[in-house]
Amino acid sequence: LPPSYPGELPILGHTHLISGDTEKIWEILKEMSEKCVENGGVLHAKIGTQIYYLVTDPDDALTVANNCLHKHFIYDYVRTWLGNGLLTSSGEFWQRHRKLLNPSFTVPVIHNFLGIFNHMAKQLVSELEVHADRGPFEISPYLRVISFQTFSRTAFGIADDSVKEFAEKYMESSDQVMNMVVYRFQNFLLHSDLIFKLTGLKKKQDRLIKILDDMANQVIERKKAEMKLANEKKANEWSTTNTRYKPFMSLLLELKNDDTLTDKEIKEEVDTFIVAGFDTTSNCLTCLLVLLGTYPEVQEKMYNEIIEVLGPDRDIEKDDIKRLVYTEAVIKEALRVFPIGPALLRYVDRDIKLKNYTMRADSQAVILARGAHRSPIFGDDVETFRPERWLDSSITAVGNNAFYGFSLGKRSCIGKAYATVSMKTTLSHLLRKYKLISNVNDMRFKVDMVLKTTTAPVRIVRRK
Ligand code: HEM
Repeated sequence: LPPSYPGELPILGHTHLISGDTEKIWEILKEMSEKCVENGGVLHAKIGTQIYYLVTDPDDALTVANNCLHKHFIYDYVRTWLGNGLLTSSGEFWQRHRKLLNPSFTVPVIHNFLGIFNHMAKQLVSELEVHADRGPFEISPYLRVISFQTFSRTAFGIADDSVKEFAEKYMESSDQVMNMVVYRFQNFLLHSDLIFKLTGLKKKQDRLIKILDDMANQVIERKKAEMKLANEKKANEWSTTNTRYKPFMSLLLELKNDDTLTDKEIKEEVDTFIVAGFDTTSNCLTCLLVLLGTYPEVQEKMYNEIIEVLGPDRDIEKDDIKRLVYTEAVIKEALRVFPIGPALLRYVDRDIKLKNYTMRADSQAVILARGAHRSPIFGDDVETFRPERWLDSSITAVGNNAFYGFSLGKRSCIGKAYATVSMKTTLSHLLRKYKLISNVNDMRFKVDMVLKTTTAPVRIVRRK
């Protein structure tokens, strides 16, 4: 075994270290990342009888990402909701679905959403107007709602006023489920299905999941009815921009015509996209904006690039995306500093050799993204937010293999292009309109499966 993480107790192992609320998880993940890097990149911890390999060494992390394709049991806690969607499934089932879904996430497909991305970004800019030239405010709730509404449109093709109400109900219930998942993991006794049931928490979770299921099923029924009426044009055309696009759900329903996915599978995949996509994107943007407000020289450089590529007020088009090179480096650097998926949990189903250790079968592996991102290969300024590092080919040559912002290997993020294009669009509109002022030290976090800000104040000032 690699060295033990400090603080191991007889019988309990390290269980006591993870208990508490979900804000504490971020603190412990930071500490674990630091200790792991200091100790050469691999440590072990024990939660109950289970061994956890904590990995930050870039080579070993890649070995885990490429070889451990089964998820940790925490994902079973949401199986009644997300079923065998991409995030939760494993083995051949996952492999088949990933292959089927990959074509729906390619850059050309995502480009079809640009009309929506531009429209939603402009809506955000106008919603933020009330805070312009005033005091600090929490920007995250605005980003969350916009991100969710964007998802409703791109995933379901719903663009009417019902989205806002739908968004609020769905976000509230999914937030609570995610919080319960982490809370359950933190409280070792609740790992037992029986105790989870006896405490009444299962009932609460089932109630929340039923709300989410009912909503998703209603949407599917509506979509199917639209398609049945051969009203494809109405279903797939978004009236405000006249942009033709197919929402994910239509793409999946079309797959179904070839008898490839059942209704239940479609529901689980669409729920999975929403859960995996909207909070990650909005929290990534929140962190990025606070970082920009803290580092004005980075903000100015990015602003200048956007003006150079797009001019003062033009919408972003597909050829612009790849020209926003510095903006892309900023997104990557923000994710390096604040990895939204801070702990990637995998089940080790067989003995797997790392550089200096062998992970035993039937154990768990955790890639600590924050630690991998502070690996010495990034140089001696790992604590500094410096997007320029991603423009330096000597760093990117090795750095890309240590960058877990979207994970690496076969189970890396399927939505990376979606997230990148949508964030570039939002940023291009926002930065041309407002200057941001903030301090990264004012941010507070929790980890409800993904890293979320609990406090992220910014000030916005209208650009003249
Ligand atoms: C900034 C935004 C995003 C970040 C930082 C992010 C990050 C990640 C990470 C780190 C993973 C690996 C999770 C693990 O191994 O446990 C992942 C997986 C995944 N992401 Fe994303 N993601 C983002 C946006 C999206 C979007 C927009 C979508 C959907 C449209 C999406 C869908 C997924 C799915 C379905 C998986 C599971 C893939 C599989 O196991 O085959 N993500 N994402």
